[in-house]
Amino acid sequence: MKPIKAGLLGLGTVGAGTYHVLQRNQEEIRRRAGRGIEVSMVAVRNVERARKIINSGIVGSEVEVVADPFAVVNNPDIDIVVELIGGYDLTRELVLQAIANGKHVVTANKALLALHGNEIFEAAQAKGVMVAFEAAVAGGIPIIKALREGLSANRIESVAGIINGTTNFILSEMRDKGLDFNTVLKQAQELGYAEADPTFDIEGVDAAHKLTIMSAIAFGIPVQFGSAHIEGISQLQAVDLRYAEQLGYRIKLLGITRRTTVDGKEGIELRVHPTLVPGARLIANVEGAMNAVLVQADAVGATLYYGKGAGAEPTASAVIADLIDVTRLATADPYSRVPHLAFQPTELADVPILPMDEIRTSYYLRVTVQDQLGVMADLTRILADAGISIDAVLQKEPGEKARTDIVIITHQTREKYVNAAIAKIESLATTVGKVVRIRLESLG
Ligand SMILES: NC(=O)c1ccc[n+]([C@@H]2O[C@H](COP(=O)([O-])OP(=O)(O)OC[C@H]3O[C@@H](n4cnc5c(N)ncnc54)[C@H](O)[C@@H]3O)[C@@H](O)[C@H]2O)c1
Ligand SMILES: N[C@@H](CCO)C(=O)O
Ligand code: NA
Repeated sequence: MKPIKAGLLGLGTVGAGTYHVLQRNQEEIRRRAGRGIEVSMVAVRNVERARKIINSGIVGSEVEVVADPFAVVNNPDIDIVVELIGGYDLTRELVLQAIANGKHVVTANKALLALHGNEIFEAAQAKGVMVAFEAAVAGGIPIIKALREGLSANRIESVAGIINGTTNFILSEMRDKGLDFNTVLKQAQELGYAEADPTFDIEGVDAAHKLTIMSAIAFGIPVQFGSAHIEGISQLQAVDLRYAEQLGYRIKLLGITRRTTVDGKEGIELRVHPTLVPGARLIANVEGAMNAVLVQADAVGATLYYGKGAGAEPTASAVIADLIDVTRLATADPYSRVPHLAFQPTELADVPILPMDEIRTSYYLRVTVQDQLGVMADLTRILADAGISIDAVLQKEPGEKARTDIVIITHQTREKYVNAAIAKIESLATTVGKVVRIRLESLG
């Protein structure tokens, strides 16, 4: 059988990784896919640089390199378009055009799918082509495959994970080596982990893109990025990382999506924020650019997926697995293929994403106070009045200007009660500045 022809849009970190792994493992890949997978065309910004990358490969030079990505998308000889450019305006046009031309698409672009996934999957379904996106979530970890196929017998209850390598790398290096935020961010950029705009990583947006996609697949709902609650790590202070450790926790940037019932109505949590996790949990010990996703499902129980969430070859691993899937399934009837969002497109549910006020979780609260008699009593009274019970307290010795930190870990409560209690605590004459609030998940 003749090789299937792929056109790459982009030959950066992921594109070059994909090109090299496809070449290195071409014989294994052919044996798995049933036919060869050949890159015959590449579109890039810098054509000369791309030619060098291609000529350094073991086969090389027959690949056509162009600057116009539409030349790939509109080329009738290309069977599969592999979108590895990033961003969601140009790529939306390119992917929709590829679909309209009857081409299958493989993409690593979580931003594109979190924002325009519903439109893209609908167009692909109507045209009978596949859009595969394993590389878009947790890089090399086959989490899309696991959620969509491996766990398809289950009612999935929750998905929680470390799904941004850059921020996990920053938190780990700051804690272990005492390096400052900007030094570690620069390293993450040099290692190819960070997004083109690293504020997407730092502010939790990239994690929210990935979580939105997993939420849709786990619960059979449309992608709803606009309803996600998003907080990143830019406001985190080193002192809270230390206090958390003293209390037996680690702080991780987690993405959490979960089925919940509030006042008898079903809803779905969709949130990304720094989170205290008990130090003994496996996920608390996921370090560097590694990712981990914990899935709770009714039949199988808890399963944990761990691996490299970013970088050239780990991401290429997922891109190529999709290329192989598409090669195998291209001849199958579209209704017998795995649905894009795991559930048949006519079967998506309209369960609402819950507002953050309704979320139930535990909290770490740090209050800086003037060290006066009765301060602790005031705090505990405010929390008790709000119906919030206390799990642990850490009180430091008074430091500068007789100020001290009181750290309180609460039992589970609703976010709106905590918001009200924080407002009261901040209005006390003895409270200095703002209360630091970090959510806590026992993930048990
Ligand atoms: N880097 C990772 O570890 C990683 C992991 C998972 C997913 N992703 C996703 O993969 C995609 C690519 O990321 P990357 O890190 O490889 O980016 P990159 O910046 O290294 O590469 C982007 C490539 O796109 C090309 N490009 C940009 N604009 C173009 C245009 N207008 N026309 C033609 N070519 C153009 C560039 O020339 C370059 O070759 C993004 O969607 C990213 O979110 C990256
Ligand atoms: N910027 C992303 C790349 C992988 O999606 C990260 O750091 O996880
Ligand atoms: Na993946």
